[in-house]
Amino acid sequence: MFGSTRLCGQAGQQTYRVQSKLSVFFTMIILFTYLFYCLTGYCDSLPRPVYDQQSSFLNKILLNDGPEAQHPGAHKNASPVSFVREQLSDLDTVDSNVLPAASGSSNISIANNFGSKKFPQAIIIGVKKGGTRALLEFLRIHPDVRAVGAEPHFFDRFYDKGLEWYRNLMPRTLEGQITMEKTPSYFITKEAPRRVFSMSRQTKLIVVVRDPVTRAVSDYTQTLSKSPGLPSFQNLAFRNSTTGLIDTSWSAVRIGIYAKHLENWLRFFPLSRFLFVSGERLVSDPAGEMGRVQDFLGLKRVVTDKHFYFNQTKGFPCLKKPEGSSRPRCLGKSKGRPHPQIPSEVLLRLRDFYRPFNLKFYQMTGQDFGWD
Ligand SMILES: Nc1ncnc2c1ncn2[C@@H]1O[C@H](COP(=O)(O)OS(=O)(=O)O)[C@@H](OP(=O)(O)O)[C@H]1O
Repeated sequence: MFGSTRLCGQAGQQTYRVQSKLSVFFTMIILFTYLFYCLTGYCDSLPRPVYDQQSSFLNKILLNDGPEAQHPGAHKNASPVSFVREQLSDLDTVDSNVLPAASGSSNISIANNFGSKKFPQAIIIGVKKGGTRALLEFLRIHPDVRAVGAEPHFFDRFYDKGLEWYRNLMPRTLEGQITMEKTPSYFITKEAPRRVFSMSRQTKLIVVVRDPVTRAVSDYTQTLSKSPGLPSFQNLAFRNSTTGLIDTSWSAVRIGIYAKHLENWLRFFPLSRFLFVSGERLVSDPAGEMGRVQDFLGLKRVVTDKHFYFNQTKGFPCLKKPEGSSRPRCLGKSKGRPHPQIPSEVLLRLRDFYRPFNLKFYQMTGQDFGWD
């Protein structure tokens, strides 16, 4: 009996050894299979770090031709829901009160896997409140333009994420298509010219400029809409209201000194690499201005006057309804807000302040924008 108990014990130990060998064997098989899957790229479907998920979330919107975030960098701090709201707040159908979000553009509006992600060959670098959103949305009608909907803010805020991060934000393009993005703050960012240059010295740079006085009021109007308790425009514009000394440290004023910012860019790029679009003409003659832009980008003139109509309610040109859609498209409520009344002497003083800078800018660009 004692002998049979010993035999049973030995058999049990052997079974245990076989079991543990088998479990090691299966673990190895699982590990190798996992390694094999990773090497063949299937690991991409595994959960990613949070930031990556946000950027692919961002990409999904962008590939769906969603409009920009009003607060650049909002994707970093805001909740996904508020982020989407921000993204959608820019482009709406004035006539139907419905946000078409992705449906708007005649670009391929579904995320697809055709083509490849490239660095932008052309960037709308400025200026804030110049009409940059309108320009980008008008360009996106063109079948050879694929653009990021939101403002990536790579060359000013997220440069440390690296170029691959930036490229990943881009929509896929096919041969012959141009990749674009717009981030108006690049124009006033000191480091941006060098950074864009080191990505590609061939990058085409588009600057939408607008009368700096109206631009400053537009900028102020936007801030006021978010902070109703803001001091008056004149309180912020003057360092000393008695002497009329302008406060150039106020960004709404500083951004409008175009000559100064352009100087910084011209250290890296020749003038031929720039196109200066008139924000005023983008409203009064969108087709004419779009003709210049398409020529500059080496595109066929596809976007023409038949794409636009003037929306009386909005007071701006809007896009006629694309084929297959029942709605015409205007930019959203955040564009074309009524500006507050600013005392005329304040505006005159500001106009005097900008005059020499404007003249310098006309000289540098060889274009008279007629702001005086
Ligand atoms: N077609 C069309 N529809 C609506 N708005 C138009 C259009 N074309 C130009 N604009 C002008 O664009 C101004 C906003 O400029 P941005 O898009 O560059 O603003 S932002 O910097 O991206 O916030 C915006 O400024 P505000 O009128 O002060 O809101 C408009 O004047």
